Amino acid sequence: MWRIVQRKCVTNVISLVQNHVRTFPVRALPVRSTTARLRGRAVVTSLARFSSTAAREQSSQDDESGFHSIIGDGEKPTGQGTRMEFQAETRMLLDIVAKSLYSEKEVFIRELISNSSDALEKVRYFNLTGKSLESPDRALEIHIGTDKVAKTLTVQDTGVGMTREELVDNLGTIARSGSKAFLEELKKGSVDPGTIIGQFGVGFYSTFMIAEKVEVYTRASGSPGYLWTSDGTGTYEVGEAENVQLGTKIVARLKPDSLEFADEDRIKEVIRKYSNFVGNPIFLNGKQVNTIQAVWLMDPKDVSEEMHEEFYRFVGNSYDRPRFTLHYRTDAPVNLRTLLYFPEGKPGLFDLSRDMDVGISLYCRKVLIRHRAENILPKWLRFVKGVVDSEDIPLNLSRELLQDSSQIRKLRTVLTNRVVRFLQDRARKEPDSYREFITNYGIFFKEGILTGQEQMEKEEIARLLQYESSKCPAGERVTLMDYASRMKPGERDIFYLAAPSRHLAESSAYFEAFKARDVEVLFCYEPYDELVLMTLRQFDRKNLTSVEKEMRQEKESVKVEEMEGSLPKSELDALTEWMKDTLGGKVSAVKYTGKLDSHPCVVTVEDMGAARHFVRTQFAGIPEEQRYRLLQPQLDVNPRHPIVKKLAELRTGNPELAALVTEQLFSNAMVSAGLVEDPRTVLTKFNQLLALALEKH
Ligand SMILES: Nc1ncnc2c1ncn2[C@@H]1O[C@H](COP(=O)(O)OP(=O)(O)OP(=O)(O)O)[C@@H](O)[C@H]1O
Repeated sequence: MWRIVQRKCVTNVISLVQNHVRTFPVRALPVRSTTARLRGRAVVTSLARFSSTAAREQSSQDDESGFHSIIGDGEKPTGQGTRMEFQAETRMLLDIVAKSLYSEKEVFIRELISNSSDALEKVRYFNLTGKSLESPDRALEIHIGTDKVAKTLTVQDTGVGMTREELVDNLGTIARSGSKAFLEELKKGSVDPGTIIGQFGVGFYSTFMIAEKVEVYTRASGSPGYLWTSDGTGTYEVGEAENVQLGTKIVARLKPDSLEFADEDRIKEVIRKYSNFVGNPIFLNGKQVNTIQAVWLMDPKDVSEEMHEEFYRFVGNSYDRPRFTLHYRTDAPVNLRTLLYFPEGKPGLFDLSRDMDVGISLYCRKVLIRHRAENILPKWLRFVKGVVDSEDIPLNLSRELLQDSSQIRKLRTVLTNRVVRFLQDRARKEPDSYREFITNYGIFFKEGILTGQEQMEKEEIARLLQYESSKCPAGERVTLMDYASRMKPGERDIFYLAAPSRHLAESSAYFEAFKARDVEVLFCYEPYDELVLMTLRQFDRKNLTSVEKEMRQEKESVKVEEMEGSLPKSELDALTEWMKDTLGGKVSAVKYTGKLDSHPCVVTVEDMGAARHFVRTQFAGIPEEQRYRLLQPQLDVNPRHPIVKKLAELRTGNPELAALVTEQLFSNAMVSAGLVEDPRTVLTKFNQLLALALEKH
C-alpha cells in the first residue's frame, strides 16, 4: 500500500483536503515559513476554515443527540491528551489530485515541464557551487516525444534525476516537494533561488488525469537507474533499471479519452501557452519549440527594439508595433517583473467592448498562470498588452490564481499607478507621439474616469486627457493642468463647452459671454467628454463647470436700464410673460440675460451635460410634452437683439406671426443646445414661418 509520510509536508495536504473533502483525516502540522508569503496565507486560511468546519460539524452532532450546548468556559482537561496522527486514504487523495484539482487537463504538461526545468536548474546550481556530478557539461535540455501508435507522451530531461530514496520520498509522498525543500536549503545560504518552480508537491500526479499508467525512468549522479511505475490507483512499484540516462524520463501511457496528447500539434500548442518561456530549451519530437526569450526578465538595456517588436507581436497577438514600452522591475511593495506595451495602431472594435479581457498575461517564475489575467489591471486599461511576472501572487494548489486576495488588489494598485505615471511622463517627453496615442486611446481613459471609485484616482487619469481650448489655435490641445496653471488668483472654475466641432463651439451662444470676458474655455468634441468632466466634478480643487451652467446661474439680476440698446424693462417683462404663455408647457421660465450679444436667446436646463446625454440615449419613444416636462428648459432672451425688439412690436401688431417666431426661436435654441434628438422636427414650423414672411411679397 502506498503510504503517505504524514509527518512531512502535511500542511499542503490539509489545504488540499480542505478544498476538496471535509471528512478526510490528516495530521495537522504548523504552517511552515515559505518563500512565498502568499502560500502561507492560503494555507492559514485553509486551516482556519478547517477548524471552523470541524467546529460546525461537532455542534451539529451535539444537536442531533439532543444535547444543547450553552456557551461558557468551565470545561477543563483532566489529564494529558494522547497525541494522534491524522490518517489519510491515499487512493482517494490521488483521485482528488488527478480528477478534481485542475480545471484543465492540459496543465499536466506544464507541471511535467516545470519539474524538468527545476531538475535542470538544480544541475546548474550544483555545477556553480562545485558539487561533483557525472557529466557536468551535458546539455541541459527537455525533450518531449509524442507517439500516436504507442499512445504515449514522453517527457525527458537531463536534470538531477532521483535516487531510490528520493523517488520514494518525492513521488511516493503526496504534497512532498523536493524542489521546495531544495529552495529552502538555498535560501538558508542566501543563494538566489533562481527559477525553481515547484512548491506544492502535487503537480506530478496531474499526469494521472490523462495517463492510465505512468513510468518514470530516472538516474541521479553516482546512483543506479530506477524505474517507478504506477497506475495512479494507490500503489506504485520501484525497481532498478538498466541503460537509464542521467536525468528523468516520464512515459505517460494515455487513457483512451486523452489520446489528443499523443498529437504533436496539440502538445506544441500547450507548450506555447504555458511553458514558452521556461529557461531551458524544450524540444518536441526533436525540434525546439520555445524560441522566444522571457524578455521581461532581461535587463531593459539588453533588449533591442526588434526584440520588443517580436515579443509584442507574440504577447499582444498584434501586427502593429508598440508605441510605448514600460519595462520595469521592483521588489517592494510587491515583487514584480513587468513588461507592458502600448499599441501604435488604433484600437479594434472588439477592444472597445468592455467584454474584452485585459491583455496582460500573468506569470510566476516564467510559467504562465493566467492568460489575459483579469484583476491585474483595471478593465479600462485592457488595451495594454504584456506580461507581469510576480513571485508574490497567491496561487492555490492547482497553480491557479486566487483572484480576490488582498495581494492581487495591491498588485493591481501598484501597476495601475505605475502605468498612469508612465503615460503622464510620455505626454511630457514625447508630446507628438502621445498626442496620436491619446487621439486613439483617450476613450479608454474616459472610461477609467467614469468607472473609477476614488476622486484621486480619477484626477490622476484626468491628467492624461487633452482638449482644444479657446485660448489656443485650432488643432492644438491643452491639459487640465495647463488650464489650471493659467487661472488667476481667486478663480475657481475650469470652464468647458461640449460641441461637435470647433466652429460650432466658437459660434455657440453659450460661449459668447466668455469670449467677451476673455475667459478660457475648453472645447470638448467627443460624445462622452462632458459626462466625463461632470463625473470628475473637480480637478486640483477647481470646479469643472460647463458654460451652460454658468449661464443659468446668472449671479446678479440683469439691470436692463443700464444695457445700451435694450428694450425698456416694462416692455421686456410683458414680452417674456407673453412668450411663456405662448410656449405653454415647453418652458419652465422665460427670462432675460445680459450675457448674449449676437444671439437672440438660449435655452438652459439644470444639468446640460446630463440632459444632452439623456436626449441622445433615452429620448426615443418619449412623447413630446413629456420630454419638455423632463428637461424643464428655461429660455433666456437677449433684450438688445433686433429679433427680440421686433417681437415686442409684433406681439400686439401680428400675434400669429409673433407666436410662430417665438416657437421658432425656442426650437432654434433647443437645437443649438443639443437638446433635440432629431433637428429635422423643427423644419415644419420654419417653413410655415417662411411662407408667412413671403406672403406679403
Ligand atoms: N523530472 C524530475 N526530475 C527530478 N526530480 C523530480 C522530477 N519530477 C519530480 N521530481 C521530484 O518530485 C517532487 C514532487 O513533484 P511534484 O510535481 O509533485 O511537485 P512540485 O514540483 O515539487 O510542486 P508543484 O506541485 O508546485 O509542482 C519534486 O519536488 C521533485 O523533487
